Order: sequence, then C-alpha cells, then structure tokens
Amino acid sequence: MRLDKPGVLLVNLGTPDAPTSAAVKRYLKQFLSDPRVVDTPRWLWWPLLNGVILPLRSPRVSKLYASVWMDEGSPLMVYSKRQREKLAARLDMPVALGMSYGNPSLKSAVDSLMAQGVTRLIVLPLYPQFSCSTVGAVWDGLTEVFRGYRSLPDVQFIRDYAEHPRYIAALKSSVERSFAKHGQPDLLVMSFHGIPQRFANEGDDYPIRCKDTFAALTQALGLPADRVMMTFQSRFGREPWLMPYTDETLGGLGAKGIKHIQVMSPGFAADCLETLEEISEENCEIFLKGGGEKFEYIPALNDDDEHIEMMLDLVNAQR
Ligand SMILES: C=CC1=C(C)c2cc3[nH]c(cc4nc(cc5[nH]c(cc1n2)c(C)c5CCC(=O)O)C(CCC(=O)O)=C4C)c(C)c3C=C
Ligand SMILES: [Fe+2]
Ligand SMILES: [Fe+2]
Repeated sequence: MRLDKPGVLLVNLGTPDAPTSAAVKRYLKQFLSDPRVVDTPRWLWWPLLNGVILPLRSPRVSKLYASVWMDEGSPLMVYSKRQREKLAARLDMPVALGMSYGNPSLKSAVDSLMAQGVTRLIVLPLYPQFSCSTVGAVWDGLTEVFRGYRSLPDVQFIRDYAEHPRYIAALKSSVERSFAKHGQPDLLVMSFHGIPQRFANEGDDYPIRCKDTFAALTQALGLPADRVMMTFQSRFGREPWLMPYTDETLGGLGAKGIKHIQVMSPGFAADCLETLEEISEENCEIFLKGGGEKFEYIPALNDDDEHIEMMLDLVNAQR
C-alpha cells in the first residue's frame, strides 16, 4: 500500500549568491534565459542577452544588491529562510525551500523532501498574484525536476492567494502599524511588480489578481478611493508593461499637492532588491524630486507571525 506523507515546498524567485558582478551575471543568465520571463525568439534573444544585457547589467545591478545586502545574505534569501524555519516549526511535516533561479534549486528542495519519504507535495509559490512569468515558471521547473524521477509524488499546487482573508488581514495590520508610526499619508500607493501588457493580452490574469488584492485591502482599510492607488514597478525592456508605472506616477504626485505618501508592495512576500532599493531608494528620490515631502516604505510581510499563520492556513486547507 502506498503511504500518504505530505511535505511542503515553498518556492520563491531566487537571488544571486553574492553581490558581485560574477554572481549576479550567473543568476541573471539563468533567470533571463527562461522563456516564461522573456519570450523573445531565442535566435534574437541569445546574442542580445549574452553580448549586451549581461555584460552591462551585471556590474550595475551588483552594486545595487551590495547596497541592500544583509549580514546573513541577500534579503530575499534571508527572509525566505526565516519563513521556512517558522512554518516548519508550526507543522508536523517536512518543509523545504526551493528557488526558481539560483540556490537552493527547486531540484535540491524536491530531492530533500523525497529523501524524507514525502509522497505528496504541497507546493506553495510565494507569489500572492498568479502570473505566467512567476507561478508558470514554478510549474515548469517542477515538471523539469520530475523528468528525472522514476516515481512521482502526488502534487497539490497552490495557484495563488490574492484575496485570502489572512493575507489581506496581514497586509492590513502592516498598513495600520505604519499609519500609527508615521501618521496617515495623503496617499497609500500599492506598487506591484509589472509584466509586459502583452502577457495580459494573451491571457495572464495577473493584473486582475493585483486588482483583487488592491480592492480587498482598500475595503479592509476603509480608505476612500482618492487616498489609495495601484501602480506597477520594475519595467524591463522596451515594450509597454502594465500601467500606470510606479516611477512616473510618484514623480508627478508632488505637483498635484500630494506631499506625504506611503508605499507598499503587496506582491512581494519578502523584501528584496525590488522593494528595498527600487522603491525605498530610487522611487523615494523620484517622489522627493517631484516636490513630495514625506515618504515611507511599508515592509513586505516577510516572517511576520500573521504571514506565517496565512501560510499555515493555505497548507492546512490541502490536508
Ligand atoms: C525580464 C522580465 C521580468 C519579468 C516578466 C518579471 C516578473 C516578475 N518578477 C517578480 C519578482 C521579482 N523580480 C525580481 C528581480 C528582477 N526581475 C527582473 C525581470 C522580470 N521580472 C529582473 C531582471 C530582476 C533582477 C534585478 C534586475 O536586474 O533588475 C525580484 C528580486 C530578486 C532579488 O534578488 O532580490 C523579485 C522578487 C514578479 C512577482 C514578477 C511578475 C509578477
Ligand atoms: Fe522581476
Ligand atoms: Fe528593479
């Protein structure tokens, strides 16, 4: 008889092993070679990626990583490891952490669960809003790992959790903590990572899921429509991405008399380069240069207890 032994696979994007040009190049090469992320025909993309993007971007971005690096490592990794540890402490089953790109790889994580006798994988990609470019890539990565196995586990795949009541409640608490500490701002900006508009046109429901989170959190906070706004950050390449863009929007707020803002990035389960540098540093500067006066960044849920409780709920719903 086949035993039923569940185990949890937490997945996030991945991050460089070190804030050096070589490590960032290695990471970006794997990440940007995934057709889920950049779907330009390979014959066109390969020479561009290897000849232009990696040589130019890696040294520049490695300096940005160095500016947010923590004593224990890259913020995304530090918070992801804490999330794994805290969730494991609350569950009576093995919990492993795997990254789509870089280390620890998805394969190392699935291998470790299988070695512990797991027969049922509960896969939790830590992306609250589905996108083909993130959750789709996790699915692909898993099937690639399974390609090397003679026997396969049962798989329960949590597609996303954009409106999960505990996710919204945890975000609400984080906003209320920030309002209590810094005062209520003129505007609360929810900045989500962007994707090419074309992906959405072709069926990716990511923008709908972002709107779902935005609407649920706005309602939970009881904020009027003119005190809250949704934007998209981290544009890459030349084609149009989801709009409005965070940087352009923030740059224009001061002139409209909006002097105090707080910005949160509810799509990031853990703080990382895109929040700690792009939002807290770059976009803060853009807002202040445009005539804004007071800017605060509301941290990601990271290893907050309420966030771990939400993960626990998502896993327990699969039992
Ligand atoms: C090239 C296209 C990209 C798409 C599409 C994309 C989607 C996407 N990404 C995240 C989450 C994260 N992205 C992070 C970094 C990052 N993203 C891209 C490009 C795309 N992302 C690049 C090139 C980078 C690396 C940094 C840089 O060179 O600018 C991170 C942070 C990683 C870290 O180490 O801290 C996260 C997290 C989501 C959620 C998403 C689609 C919804
Ligand atoms: Fe990204
Ligand atoms: Fe960025």
